[in-house]
Amino acid sequence: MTSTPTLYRATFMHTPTSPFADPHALHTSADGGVLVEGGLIRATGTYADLKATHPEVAVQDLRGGLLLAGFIDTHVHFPQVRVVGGLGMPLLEWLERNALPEEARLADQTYARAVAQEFTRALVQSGTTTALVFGSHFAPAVDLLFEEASRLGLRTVAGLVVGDRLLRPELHTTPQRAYDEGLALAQKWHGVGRNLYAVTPRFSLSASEGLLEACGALMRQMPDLRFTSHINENDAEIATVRELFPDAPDYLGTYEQAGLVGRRSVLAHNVHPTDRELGVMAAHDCTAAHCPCSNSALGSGFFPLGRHLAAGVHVSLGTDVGGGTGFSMLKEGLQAYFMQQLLGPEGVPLTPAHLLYLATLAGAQALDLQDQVGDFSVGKQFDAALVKPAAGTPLRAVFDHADSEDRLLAATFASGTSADLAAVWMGGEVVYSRA
Ligand SMILES: O=c1[nH]c(=O)c2nc[nH]c2[nH]1
Ligand SMILES: [Zn+2]
Repeated sequence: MTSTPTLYRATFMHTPTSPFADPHALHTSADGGVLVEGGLIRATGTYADLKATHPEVAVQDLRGGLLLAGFIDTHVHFPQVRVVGGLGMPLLEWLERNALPEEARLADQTYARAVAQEFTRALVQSGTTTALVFGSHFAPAVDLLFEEASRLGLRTVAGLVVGDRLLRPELHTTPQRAYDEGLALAQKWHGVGRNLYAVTPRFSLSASEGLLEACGALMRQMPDLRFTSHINENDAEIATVRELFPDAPDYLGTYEQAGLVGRRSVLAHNVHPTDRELGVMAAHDCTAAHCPCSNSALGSGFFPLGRHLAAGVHVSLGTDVGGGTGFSMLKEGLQAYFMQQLLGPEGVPLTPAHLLYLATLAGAQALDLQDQVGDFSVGKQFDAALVKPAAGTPLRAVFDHADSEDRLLAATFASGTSADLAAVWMGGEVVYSRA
């Protein structure tokens, strides 16, 4: 890591607070400066002020672009890079025909390494600097994922995916094996470099009570671990879970009774929650990871964002590759906006500030990493993405003629793609630079 201080001169925007609670959450600096040293943000302000107080410091001129905090994807599947685009099927059919056959291929470590490289590169090239990743059902493949992520410096929260029924037999494990392999991986990777470990039962449909208890035992053994799974995504899935767990009050209850719902739990989807579930999620301060592209592609339904917010449930954003349609958190934000618009009076009107927050700080909060990443506050890591559309592109035309900085952010979410990113930094180091 370079410890020489650098002053980045840029138009920058970030959300140090939530726009759902604070109308002034979006901070914008038109000709701003971000002073970075040792990978950390030391000061922010206007470029002129920072240059005056630090005249000796090297300047990197990023003008002509829009510097954003690195994106935080809180739900994405490592083994599913190659099966994006399995359209036209609801969840359970999509799993059987599209996702699980591919997940079985990761038993082969040469195959798994190639997929891990494709996956980590795709995240970085999309401006994602932190990700909560559904790993593989195979421990060696999870090892490879952490290796490849470490090579790039990606902040990765991931774990062994476990299930012991209703998948393909080669993907099934046992409670004891899930515990042993999970513990070994967590001991090897949790807190090492930028990696953290997440206990990851696939979903209650594919997990016996014993398996969920083994997950709970692992969380008690290492209380600092994160927890993630799926919940309330699809009507047929929910009905099956109710049949499999007749004594649980609802879907969330299956995780709750194993001690898996807490501050560091992230549950993906939650498209069809009950009021009881929302109340419990709020009480435990856990997170619903909203995956609007996946919900649209699989026809899972409209995420009730208004009900989550009214109940006090924290919400973040996930691409859910490969149920989702790609790695872009810009596209994910736009789809979240579309779906709330289409809900009419029940929808929550989302502004570009909300989208930026959902794509950045909300994810940091979900992972309990808000002291380290998520915005450009002093003391945080310099994880950042520079949106700088190339000459001749339509977004470049908007950037060149925008009458306000807000317009840049709105246009970035409305039509920006990963190709519009010129550079990505993690911990102050450039990890991606457009050719
Ligand atoms: O969107 C989803 N993708 C998956 O891979 C999966 N597994 C269980 N439930 C799931 N939902
Ligand atoms: Zn998923």
